Amino acid sequence: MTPSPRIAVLLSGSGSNLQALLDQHAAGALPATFACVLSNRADAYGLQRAEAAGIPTAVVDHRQYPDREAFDRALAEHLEAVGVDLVVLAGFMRILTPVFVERFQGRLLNIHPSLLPDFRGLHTHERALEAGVEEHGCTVHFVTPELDAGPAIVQGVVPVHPGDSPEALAQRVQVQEHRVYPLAVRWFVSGRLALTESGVALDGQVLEAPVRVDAETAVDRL
Ligand SMILES: Nc1nc2c(c(=O)[nH]1)N[C@@H](CN(C=O)c1ccc(C(=O)N[C@@H](CCC(=O)O)C(=O)O)cc1)CN2
Ligand SMILES: NCC(=O)N[C@@H]1O[C@H](COP(=O)([O-])[O-])[C@@H](O)[C@H]1O
Repeated sequence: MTPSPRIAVLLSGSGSNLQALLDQHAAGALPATFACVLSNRADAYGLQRAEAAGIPTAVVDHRQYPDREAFDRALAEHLEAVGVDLVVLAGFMRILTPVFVERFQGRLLNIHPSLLPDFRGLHTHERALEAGVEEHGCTVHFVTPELDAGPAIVQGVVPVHPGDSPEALAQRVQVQEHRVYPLAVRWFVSGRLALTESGVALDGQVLEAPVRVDAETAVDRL
């Protein structure tokens, strides 16, 4: 019997995206095993969510290392020791070095709170409002050494409402994050999603553009 794919989640904060993955797994909609949850911050609430779900956790504090390379080596060594098939960045707030990314490229995902390539980096909701865009959202992408520039897999699209605050917009985007991240992870652990030399392939077809979903899309059927 083929062993269940093993997922590691890296996070730095609340872990609501981890919780969305755990909820899908509990509902039997995510055929994988959560091998560990790692954080660079001991106070990350996501660690408590993992512990409540019985998932092994560890803290690798970036401040305890002389440089990024040493920190990333410690992360990689932990992941290699645990043995993982997929690394999921879920609000992991450290830029990873090229050596780390190349070691896991093709099985390293991130969710970014904008419709990439728009608004790479931080403070995306404020910037989207300042730019006056009519739609915004989130993107799940394969991670590459260049920040927030990896091949996009799926995007969750939301309308921007007149008078939106960054907080209101962030909340609307996160509802879609919690739908598209489990979708992308399910595709990967089911063997439907891969990063190829030609780009992102879903069910053997290279995507011309990321799959776009919105609040009305029945993602459980995709
Ligand atoms: N090599 C890559 N590393 C990471 C990527 C990526 O695409 N390539 N995605 C990010 C996630 N991310 C946005 O989605 C992001 C995370 C962190 C930062 C950042 O500026 N971090 C600062 C520290 C900030 C802090 O500690 O609060 C830093 O690392 O110096 C930007 C974007 C994950 N890594
Ligand atoms: N640039 C990375 C970044 O900003 N990622 C964002 O961090 C949040 C983590 O929330 P969570 O801890 O509740 O999952 C998410 O909104 C994710 O898009």
